[in-house]
Amino acid sequence: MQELNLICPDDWHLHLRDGANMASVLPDSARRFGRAIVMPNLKPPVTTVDLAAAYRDRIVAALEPSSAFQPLMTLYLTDNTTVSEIEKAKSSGFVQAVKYYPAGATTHSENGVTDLKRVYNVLEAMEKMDLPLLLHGEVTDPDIDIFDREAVFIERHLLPLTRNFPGLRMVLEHITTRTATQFVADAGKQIAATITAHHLLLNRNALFVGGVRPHHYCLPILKRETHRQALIQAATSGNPKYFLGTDSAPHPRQDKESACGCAGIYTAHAAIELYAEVFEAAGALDRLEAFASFHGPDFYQLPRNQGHITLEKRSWTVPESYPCGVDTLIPLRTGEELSWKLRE
Ligand SMILES: NC(=O)N[C@@H](CC(=O)O)C(=O)O
Ligand SMILES: [Zn+2]
Ligand SMILES: [Zn+2]
Repeated sequence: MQELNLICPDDWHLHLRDGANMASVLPDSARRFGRAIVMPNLKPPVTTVDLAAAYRDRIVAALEPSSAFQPLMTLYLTDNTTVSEIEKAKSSGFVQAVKYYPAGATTHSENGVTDLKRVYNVLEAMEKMDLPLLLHGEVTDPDIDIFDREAVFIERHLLPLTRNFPGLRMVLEHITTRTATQFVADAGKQIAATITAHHLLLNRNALFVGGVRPHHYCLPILKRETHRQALIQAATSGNPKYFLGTDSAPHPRQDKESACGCAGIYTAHAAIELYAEVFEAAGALDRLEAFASFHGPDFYQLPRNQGHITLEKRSWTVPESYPCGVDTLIPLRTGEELSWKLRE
């Protein structure tokens, strides 16, 4: 049987939610990953170091006692974030980054930044203190076509940001276009990007196979095949600017199967297995470990993990659904076969 032994990977973009839903989904990530950058878009959002500390305590309390999984926390940037909160974050030791959501861009982003100019003093402090900025990189302008929102964000906002804050480390999260891969490749080494498994596996046709497919709806929205090919090329290139971030985003089933369904795809149940499938198909399995386990910690200036995980080439069937608190959620590849399996 074919086996793949990897230094324990990390997930640099993860939604764990809270309460009973968090308790349901957390084991999926904790079994596969050493650490995860935990997104702060709770309701209400995690805007302060005290809120992040309390959220971290709730995550740790929900872990199996034997688990070594470490949640790395983020602060949700708002128009009202203060420089002193940034100082507190930097000295906390457990807040690793600050997350920018354009107001209204995605799930629970209503408290996001209305105009980047309003937070320039905060970005200046982050640049000085070397605290990374994570970006949901889409404009919200309703005049801009949904498929162009990432490219327009890069042009209108990210280019000026890199000019105005040349020392600020930034991660363009969940990139979806050739424009983004090219921007990141051409930028300085302070700019990196995460790539999800679902954007590597699916193009926009997956939204409409035989009818509308709400469980394939996420933001940024799936793009056309040429963009998916560019993402595969970037992820498997060996370039340390690209690393694993699942953006696994659980929503209860009825919130997805709705007249106005939520954005987000659940992949934590098979995250590293899905990436292995992509890398194998690209003939680049030997580059999976660097993408999943080395590039992220190197960018975040954290030590690489010491432990290992093993993946076996062995087919298994993804359950139709998983529990999510009192509800259920539908995972990516529901009821379908996967070819790699984590050895537990
Ligand atoms: N990616 C998504 O489609 N949804 C995320 C938010 C986000 O990362 O934009 C969520 O929190 O559900
Ligand atoms: Zn996002
Ligand atoms: Zn996300």
